[in-house]
Amino acid sequence: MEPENLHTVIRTEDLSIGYQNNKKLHVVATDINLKLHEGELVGLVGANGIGKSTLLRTLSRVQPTLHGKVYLSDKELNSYKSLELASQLSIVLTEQITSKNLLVKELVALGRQPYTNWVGKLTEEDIEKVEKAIEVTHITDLAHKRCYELSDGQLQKVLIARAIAQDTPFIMLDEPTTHLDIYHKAYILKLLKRLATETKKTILFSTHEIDFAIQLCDKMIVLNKNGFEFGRPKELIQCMAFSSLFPEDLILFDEKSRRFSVRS
Ligand SMILES: Nc1ncnc2c1ncn2[C@@H]1O[C@H](COP(=O)(O)OP(=O)(O)OP(=O)(O)O)[C@@H](O)[C@H]1O
Repeated sequence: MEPENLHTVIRTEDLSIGYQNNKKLHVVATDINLKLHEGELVGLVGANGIGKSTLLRTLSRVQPTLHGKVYLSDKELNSYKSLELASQLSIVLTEQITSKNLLVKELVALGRQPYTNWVGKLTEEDIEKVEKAIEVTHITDLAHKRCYELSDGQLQKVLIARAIAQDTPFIMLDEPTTHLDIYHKAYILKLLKRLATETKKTILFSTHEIDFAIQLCDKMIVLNKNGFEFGRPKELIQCMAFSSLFPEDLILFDEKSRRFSVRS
């Protein structure tokens, strides 16, 4: 049971996601009914090609819904003006950025765009938020490098810093830890957890790090061929949601250790 006073940040109603290309319809998933609350860290997992990025792109209005509705803070997502939307949600996608000539500090500062005036002048508060985002993502030593000089993992941390600087109530990240070493995977996920708890942000991220997500997330969305399961990790383990994620010929989910292991 959810405490009744928890604010619902994003809600979907009979949502269908997918693509319409040259009049051809490719439905990725249907009947998605979800409710995410303030302060929740939510992990989105599922096999390759199942629809994680498609769901994140749809929830952030990067691509249109096929059917159904998305509500952000009780207002329909489609009714937001761009700038207003950018002050409510931020998204870190996996695709390459176009502004690689920028200094790291400048790219992080772009997160403040929804709040700056038309000349883009940063206020003291903006500068403070940019510096704080740089500090908490451990990229202080990169701040004066150009983005094209960064490794994939470094760039990933910079893009996360930009989303933190944007300081929106809802943050979505598509595979934020892919290029990171195991220490920084754990560091970034714990940082997201802390952000959600301490600042009451709702953070939804897709990941293949199922073990880490089970340990850290308040809730998880498990996408599979038959639809999706949504709940607390403990509940999802009980209803065997992870065991049915992959064919069992190679890997098995062990409920006790809450991990996948290679079948011997
Ligand atoms: N632009 C597109 N047009 C048509 N189909 C697409 C497009 N982009 C992705 N798809 C298809 O939609 C389905 C879901 O893809 P999506 O990228 O959402 O999966 P994913 O769960 O994020 O996968 P991964 O774990 O491999 O990143 C796949 O079948 C994919 O081929």
